[in-house]
Amino acid sequence: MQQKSICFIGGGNMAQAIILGLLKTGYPPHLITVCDPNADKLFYFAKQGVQTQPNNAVAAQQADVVLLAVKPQLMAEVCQHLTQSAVDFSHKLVISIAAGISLARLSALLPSATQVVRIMPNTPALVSEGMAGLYASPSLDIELKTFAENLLSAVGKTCWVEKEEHMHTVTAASGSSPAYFFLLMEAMQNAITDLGFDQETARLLIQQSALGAAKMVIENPEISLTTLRENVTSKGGTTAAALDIFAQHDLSTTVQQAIHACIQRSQEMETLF
Ligand SMILES: NC(=O)C1=CN([C@@H]2O[C@H](COP(=O)(O)OP(=O)(O)OC[C@H]3O[C@@H](n4cnc5c(N)ncnc54)[C@H](O)[C@@H]3O)[C@@H](O)[C@H]2O)C=CC1
Ligand SMILES: O=C(O)[C@@H]1CCC=N1
Repeated sequence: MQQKSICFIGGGNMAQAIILGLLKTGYPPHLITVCDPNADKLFYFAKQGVQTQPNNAVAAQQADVVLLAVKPQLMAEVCQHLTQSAVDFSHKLVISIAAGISLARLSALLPSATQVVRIMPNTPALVSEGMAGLYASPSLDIELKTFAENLLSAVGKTCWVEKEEHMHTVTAASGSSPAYFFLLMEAMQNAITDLGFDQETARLLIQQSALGAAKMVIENPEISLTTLRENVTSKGGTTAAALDIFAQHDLSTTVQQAIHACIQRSQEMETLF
């Protein structure tokens, strides 16, 4: 993979997952700079061998790639400071991982930026099992498009979306969804420990079953999710008893409503920040 100097503006949960995932692939730490007002975070990253810089503009000016990893609520303030500091983005790749911040908004906030990619990653990038949706305007330089794709492919799977509006759905399907799975596993762990199992054993039973189920899905693309579920559900057996409860509480509709709420919040954020 081509190696460029990358400046992460924001060293929080998502940036950390990407950076540590990249380091595991052998990406040179000296090519990564993290900017964050939190000194403890900079100290942590320095211990990982990457460069740190409290001043966003200084780091951004020196980097080939600027990856914006601050909360959407702060994006305008952060970008305005970069612009006011006369950072010239005209020969840089700008990547934003922020939910709900459109390309048009980014271009307005960074007028000198012409090569901008939106990426919706997720935190499993930390264990090289991330899923990232990417969107860029058709005018994006192919070399930079390839770099952005390779960067996230180093820490998981990637897919490009044709329309920017699809990034809302990507956010619901993969950006936020690790939390859906954690919630289900959390509820299962609580139920199992309530039955007298210790946390560690309950977690082992649940995490391995979740991993196994995911690998069954990945390694059997020709088998539908419905069939995979039915193959566990012996007629009149234990699984059917559990699935009946899920059906009584209309889990499918609840999941659909949760995904729609995620999309609506992403759309709302696009009007707010
Ligand atoms: N957490 C996740 O699973 C995902 C997050 N994202 C997006 O990533 C972005 C960051 O989210 P998280 O990492 O979860 O948030 P976070 O709160 O963990 O990290 C944000 C970081 O930005 C830093 N920061 C605040 N002001 C700053 C400034 N002026 N300059 C530089 N850094 C500054 C904070 O100190 C913090 O470390 C958001 O836009 C979010 O939408 C996207 C996909 C998944
Ligand atoms: O919850 C959020 O807004 C961010 C974006 C996707 C996952 N976390």
